[in-house]
Amino acid sequence: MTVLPRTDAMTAGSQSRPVYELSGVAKSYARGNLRALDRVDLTLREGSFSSVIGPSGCGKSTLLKIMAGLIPPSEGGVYLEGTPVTGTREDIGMMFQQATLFPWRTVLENIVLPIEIRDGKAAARAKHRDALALLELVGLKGFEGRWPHELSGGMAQRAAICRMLVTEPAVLLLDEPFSALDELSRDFMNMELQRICMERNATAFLITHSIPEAVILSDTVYVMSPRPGTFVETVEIDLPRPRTLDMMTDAKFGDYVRRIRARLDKGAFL
Ligand SMILES: Nc1ncnc2c1ncn2[C@@H]1O[C@H](COP(=O)(O)OP(=O)(O)OP(=O)(O)O)[C@@H](O)[C@H]1O
Repeated sequence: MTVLPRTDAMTAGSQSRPVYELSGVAKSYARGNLRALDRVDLTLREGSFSSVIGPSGCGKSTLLKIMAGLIPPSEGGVYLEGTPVTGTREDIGMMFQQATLFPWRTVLENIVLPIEIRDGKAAARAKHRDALALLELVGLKGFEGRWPHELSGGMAQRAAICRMLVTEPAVLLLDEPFSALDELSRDFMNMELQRICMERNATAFLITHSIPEAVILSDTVYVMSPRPGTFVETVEIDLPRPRTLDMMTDAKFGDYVRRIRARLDKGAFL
């Protein structure tokens, strides 16, 4: 991943190249005879941060699983760096609500695990220096020899960020990564996530149930309606970067939150 500082002019990623593309993606589950997703078109540009927000059961996780190559779409195409996504790939990084670190491995050993699985123990050892740099990036310098049970929830999620980044993925798929944290830790980790994404010019896609979280982090927010899930509104967030928590009291921030809330009230929620 190229390290480029992102500037205000690049906030929406509008000038950068497309990294990830979905065209006409739909998903039907035979079980329950359910059309979970319908006609989803999406382009993620390099260095952009996008979020999808919608009510429970509208198809967000289904969309993310398709994007990660974990399940196939019933219709449509999914492309990363111009090549079809037909299964899991090492250039796709994922993070979930739980850090799921292995308790019998140290923090460092957890971080290099994807490399060990892919290329073996020697390759994983050769990555230790990179892993230590990642620990420094997320503010966990000195914690490499600790065990997962010695970490707080936020620290465990920081370690999970390192594990996601160690394979240098082209795109980061984030499924409510901080929703299990208390509100203060969650706000703090969101600002940390922004810093890390900006430092690495990461292309990120976040699932969230929180409108303020979507607005403060994103260049683009997609509002999803249920049954079948599809994007009913796309909101470009024109706030300067780096964003700060103080911005949440700005009138413009409030306008974005109200606009998304109104769209959800109008029919994205059942
Ligand atoms: N494997 C499956 N087989 C059948 N139906 C499924 C399957 N997975 C999901 N569904 C259905 O697809 C719809 C969308 O589910 P999905 O988990 O994608 O929603 P979501 O927006 O992520 O929900 P939440 O916000 O509650 O996590 C739901 O009606 C769900 O019951």
